[in-house]
Amino acid sequence: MNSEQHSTSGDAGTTPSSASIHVEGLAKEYETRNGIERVFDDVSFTIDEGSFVTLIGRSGSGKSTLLSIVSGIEEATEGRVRFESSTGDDITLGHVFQEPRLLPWNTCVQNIEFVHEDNDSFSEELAKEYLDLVGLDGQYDKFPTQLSGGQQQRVGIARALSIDPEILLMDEPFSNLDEITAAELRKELISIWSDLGKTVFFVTHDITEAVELSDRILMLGDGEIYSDISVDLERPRTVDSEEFLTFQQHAIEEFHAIKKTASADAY
Ligand SMILES: Nc1ncnc2c1ncn2[C@@H]1O[C@H](COP(=O)(O)OP(=O)(O)OP(=O)(O)O)[C@@H](O)[C@H]1O
Repeated sequence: MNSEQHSTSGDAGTTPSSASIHVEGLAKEYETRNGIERVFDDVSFTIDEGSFVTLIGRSGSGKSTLLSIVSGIEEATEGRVRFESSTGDDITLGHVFQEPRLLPWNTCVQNIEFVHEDNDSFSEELAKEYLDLVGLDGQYDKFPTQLSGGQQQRVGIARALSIDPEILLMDEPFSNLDEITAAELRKELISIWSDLGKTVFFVTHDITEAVELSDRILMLGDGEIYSDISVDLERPRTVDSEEFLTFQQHAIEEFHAIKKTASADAY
């Protein structure tokens, strides 16, 4: 795995490459002043190549911790994460965070070029193509302070895609945006995902967002994945259609089902 591998494609996003994720028996403990805190005990799931899977759970259930372990930023206490790709090459992971984490002294283009500093074949033109892909054509030379929150997050997505990752890891990327901007970005993300065929593993606490975006929703709580539901709704999805609202109600009931378990006192 190499999260800083560079794109060798000639055009933005034209390489159809993705990978599957295999999470096997993960447990995570932190040492705190009050002793050992066990965030989760036994988390296992597989995410198919090219699919869009969302992880939801209450605040503190361990969503970001799990994503950090998948990305290799944090180590698991037990268990392991494997990736498999039909291309058989090293796997590249792209990250999109809650905050876009742009360098304020760099323009949009320079923020993308920055992650390709050691790659002579990555050009300014290619950086612009990735900005075009996320709807930022003509904004190339603006600095982050000259962009709206939604535009900054678009640069973050363009930067993640520019390394041509097989897997895109997204940690609540739209939670700081106003709802209209977030809705626009969700639609664009689905369009990009359909075009590029990347595997997306997306963290949110928003059930509507999860139903709109995902093929599958994993629910994390009480130290494990307590529900794994397939979202059998046709795309494109309309969030106020009857079938969407019916499915969303089903997902909400499933989400709250954890309350009925004996050991759910902590939530
Ligand atoms: N570095 C750390 N040291 C100690 N405890 C930690 C650390 N990182 C996370 N935790 C604890 O692990 C638990 C899960 O945190 P995490 O941020 O993964 O939850 P989350 O589901 O993403 O929450 P939120 O939705 O609020 O972002 C929390 O109780 C948190 O305090």
